[in-house]
Amino acid sequence: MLIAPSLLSCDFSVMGEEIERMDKSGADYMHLDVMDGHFVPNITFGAPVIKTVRKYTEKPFDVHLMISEPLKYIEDFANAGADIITFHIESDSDVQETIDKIKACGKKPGLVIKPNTKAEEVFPYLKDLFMVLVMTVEPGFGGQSFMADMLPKVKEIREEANKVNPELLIEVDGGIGEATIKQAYDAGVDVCVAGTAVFKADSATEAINNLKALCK
Ligand SMILES: O=C(CO)[C@H](O)[C@H](O)COP(=O)(O)O
Ligand SMILES: [Fe+2]
Repeated sequence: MLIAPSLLSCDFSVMGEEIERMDKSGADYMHLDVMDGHFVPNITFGAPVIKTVRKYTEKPFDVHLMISEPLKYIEDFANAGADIITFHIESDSDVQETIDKIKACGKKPGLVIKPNTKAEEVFPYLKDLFMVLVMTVEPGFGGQSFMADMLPKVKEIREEANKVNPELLIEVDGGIGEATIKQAYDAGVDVCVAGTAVFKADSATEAINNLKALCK
């Protein structure tokens, strides 16, 4: 299981150092939540901030766009140093065009579905994707409770991807911690985002090790 700490729960006054701390703690990806106050009812940060903190690690930047019109901003996030760019299928940009744009920028495309969106909505795009992100909370805020009823979607997507794109990674985001990660692992998840569980722990290294150890 790969662990992607969500910087949403970090101390933003020292965001670069927080990334360094996650790097040293064994994080696999840095998960960066971009919110525009329109697609979701919260505002975080954009491409300029991501560019500023890019130098603090060589680990991949997993950028989760919770914004309207993601297509307009793909180049900005690519230039800022994103490696994986995930955007919501529920947003108002053309899905195929946005995937193609991410690839044209030399980055890895990911498609995200909110809790009310069915797994089959992503099927037409699976062959072109690096990752599907299944939200296990309503997007917008950290610290919410894990929705275990989203896990059947992971199984459905895994089954379909096995036919067309066996390399596809499935990520879940929201409410992952020691009490929930095993269920995600059993459902076939490859990458878990964890904000609160990693940043609020006394030791991020221990938190990440414990989460990984539960996946067997
Ligand atoms: O995308 C997100 C919220 O929309 C965050 O990545 C997610 O909520 C992580 O936080 P936590 O692990 O505390 O639930
Ligand atoms: Fe996220």
